[in-house]
Amino acid sequence: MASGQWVMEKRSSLRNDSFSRDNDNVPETGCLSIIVLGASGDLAKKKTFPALFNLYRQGFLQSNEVHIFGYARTKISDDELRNRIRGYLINEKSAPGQSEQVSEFLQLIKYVSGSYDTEEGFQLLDKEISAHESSKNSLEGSSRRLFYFALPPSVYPSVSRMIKKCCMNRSDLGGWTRIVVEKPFGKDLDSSEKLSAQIGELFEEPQIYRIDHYLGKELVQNLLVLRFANRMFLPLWNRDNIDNVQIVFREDFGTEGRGGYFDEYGIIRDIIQNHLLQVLCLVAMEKPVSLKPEHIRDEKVKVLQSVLPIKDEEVVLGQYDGYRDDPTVPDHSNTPTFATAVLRIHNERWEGVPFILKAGKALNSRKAEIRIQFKDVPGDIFKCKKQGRNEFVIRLQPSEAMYMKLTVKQPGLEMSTAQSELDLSYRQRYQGVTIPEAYERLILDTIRGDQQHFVRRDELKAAWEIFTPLLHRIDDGEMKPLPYNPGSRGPAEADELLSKVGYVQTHGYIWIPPTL
Ligand SMILES: NC(=O)C1=CN([C@@H]2O[C@H](COP(=O)(O)OP(=O)(O)OC[C@H]3O[C@@H](n4cnc5c(N)ncnc54)[C@H](OP(=O)(O)O)[C@@H]3O)[C@@H](O)[C@H]2O)C=CC1
Ligand SMILES: O=C1O[C@H](COP(=O)(O)O)[C@@H](O)[C@H](O)[C@H]1O
Repeated sequence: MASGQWVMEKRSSLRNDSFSRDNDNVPETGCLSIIVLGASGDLAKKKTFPALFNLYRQGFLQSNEVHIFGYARTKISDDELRNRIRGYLINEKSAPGQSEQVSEFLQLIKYVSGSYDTEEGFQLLDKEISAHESSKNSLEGSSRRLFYFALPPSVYPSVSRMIKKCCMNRSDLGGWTRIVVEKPFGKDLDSSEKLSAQIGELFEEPQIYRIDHYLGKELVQNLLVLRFANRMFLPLWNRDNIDNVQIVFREDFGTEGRGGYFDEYGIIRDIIQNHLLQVLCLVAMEKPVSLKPEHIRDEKVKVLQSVLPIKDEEVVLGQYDGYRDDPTVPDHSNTPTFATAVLRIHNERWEGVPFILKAGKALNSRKAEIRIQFKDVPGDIFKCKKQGRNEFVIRLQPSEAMYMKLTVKQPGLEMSTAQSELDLSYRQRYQGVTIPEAYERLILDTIRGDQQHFVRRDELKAAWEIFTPLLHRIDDGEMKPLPYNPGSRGPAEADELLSKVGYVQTHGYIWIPPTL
């Protein structure tokens, strides 16, 4: 058997082994309706429907039990919606025969048009869902209804009310109603708490899945395994050995037509307060009692609650030149498109270790990575400092990899040292394995009832508590972004801050990519 095949088979069983048992998830069998609210929008066609298709293609959604409903205001027919989606499900790289699967999948989709704040549309939606459930002879109460909010948060409260009033699963025979909500979940602590309270009055916490798609990325999910299933990391993962941690997000394109949306939020709300902070939690948290979602989320909350207030002098903001040329962005916008912020965790493990969160748009490269830099070797007899410090890098994207930069003897007759690496490049090590899209995994989790990779209400609150004071100072114009050239590294002040808090850049390290 080829190595690729072996790994493919292992992947599905591994998932069951590691997560289901500890989660007490009971497989459910009732008829499943997935309702994509905001079906005509960007997120739905680029992420939600393709993720559903991939689940269908791999057999996780069975045509004899699932039906998908698109709901939005736009008045279009079932076929018009299907045609809008089709192009996002298939491309020149798709496997032969995929076009047939796409057609079969599209036949599972029905479209219902209606507004987001009146009962009429939701009553119609309920009628369609119920008709599907009856056609499958589903016992009333055993059927499952998953509502995916691919919508602007401004309509979350009214849509939640309408679902509660018109579309709930009737009784409790093992069936359920769940909602999946996207970020941005509020703009600051108050607005987020208000939204949480509005939705919390209608749905119980186990019914609410707050999605952060970074939690669905392969290497983010690997963090827990990496940290707690490897003996060698246990004694190293602390302030005694680690000098600083960077969590970095860079994009090499600007806001590209999303300027209007982006300007209201900025890079801190768009990326740092959610995606990067979630990653920080997984890097910094203590070992959970078990893999039960609540145990993991309890530990994440403790980390967030231990973060000290961010100091203005440990923040650098930037805005790329040309950002305000977008007609939907105000001429005098103060919104940062780049930010570096140093977070300090006040606990026994991390006191004194800066966690540098850095995110920017329109930069010179596209990547997301975690870079853990170790302290200098005490009493260094090799003058290693000239070579650079040990670094453990986990590259989330592109080309998933983790590598440990370390000092070795330069091969040859001379006794000299050089920087090299222990390298786990996924593309090479796991040939033939397709890494699932984050949304694919997370939607499957919502169907399975596994909330481990979703943000709990208290977690969200703690995350907003960290950033709200800084965000308010930016909103009030008390802190200004520095200009930077698109295609650059961002403001030079950000790199200065990095070295000020302790990061030591490695010079002269050359990586020679292994050949496949
Ligand atoms: N398996 C694999 O795929 C492997 C790949 N490599 C590749 O080798 C190359 C070198 O690796 P590595 O040394 O880890 O990474 P880089 O050379 O990309 O960056 C090293 C660090 O230096 C920072 N940096 C870069 N320029 C400056 C500057 N002017 N001032 C301050 N800081 C700066 C980077 O910050 P910032 O985050 O802002 O970019 C990063 O933290 C990379 O392209 C890497 O992807 C190496 C090993 C294995
Ligand atoms: O949530 C968001 O994420 C994307 C980046 O996602 P990625 O999976 O491609 O890293 C970002 O472009 C967008 O601005 C933001 O809203």
